Amino acid sequence: MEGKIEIKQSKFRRICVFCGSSQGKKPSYQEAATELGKELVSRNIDLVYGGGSIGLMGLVSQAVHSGGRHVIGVIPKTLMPREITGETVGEVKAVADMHQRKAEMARHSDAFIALPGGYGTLEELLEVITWAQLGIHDKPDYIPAHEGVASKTCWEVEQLEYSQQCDVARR
Ligand SMILES: C/C(=C\CNc1ncnc2c1ncn2[C@@H]1O[C@H](COP(=O)(O)O)[C@@H](O)[C@H]1O)CO
Repeated sequence: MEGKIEIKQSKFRRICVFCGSSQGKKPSYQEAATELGKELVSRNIDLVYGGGSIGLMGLVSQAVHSGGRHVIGVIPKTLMPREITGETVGEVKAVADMHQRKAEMARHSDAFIALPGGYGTLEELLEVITWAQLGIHDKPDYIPAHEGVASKTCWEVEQLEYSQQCDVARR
């Protein structure tokens, strides 16, 4: 119907996104970060992330915040000078250390998505996968393909809702 806005519904209320604290080597990574943020907005999903204003983290959080969804950034006090160099958006939760950061990010989220990143992203992702293996949580986690990630992100998020294949912890 003309003038009617389509709202895609999701079973997830809040998704934690792990991604790089740098912009990455390919422009497609930055495009994917912004596109994922917009996709979350279109599905009325709030964001949980590492709280920084830099790199892909900053781009995802800006896209979600600009789209009017809630953003929770969880960051250790000691990392603030390093990972917050500009404006943060949404709610910033200061925590004592990295362990508390990861626990809080997991506690506030219904699912996890990892975009391109470095060792930190990999560490965060592997931790939630291993927690799932151990039965500490049963929240799905998913890694969109790195190549072509920008064009595929919409489809990938949709798959996350329907397909167990996308739950890497159970592959
Ligand atoms: C220090 C501890 C564990 C090992 N390291 C990390 N654990 C969790 N998160 C981390 C770790 N190192 C960096 N990070 C964060 O990941 C984000 C992305 O970093 P990337 O390297 O650019 O991918 C960033 O916010 C880092 O702070 C104790 O448990």
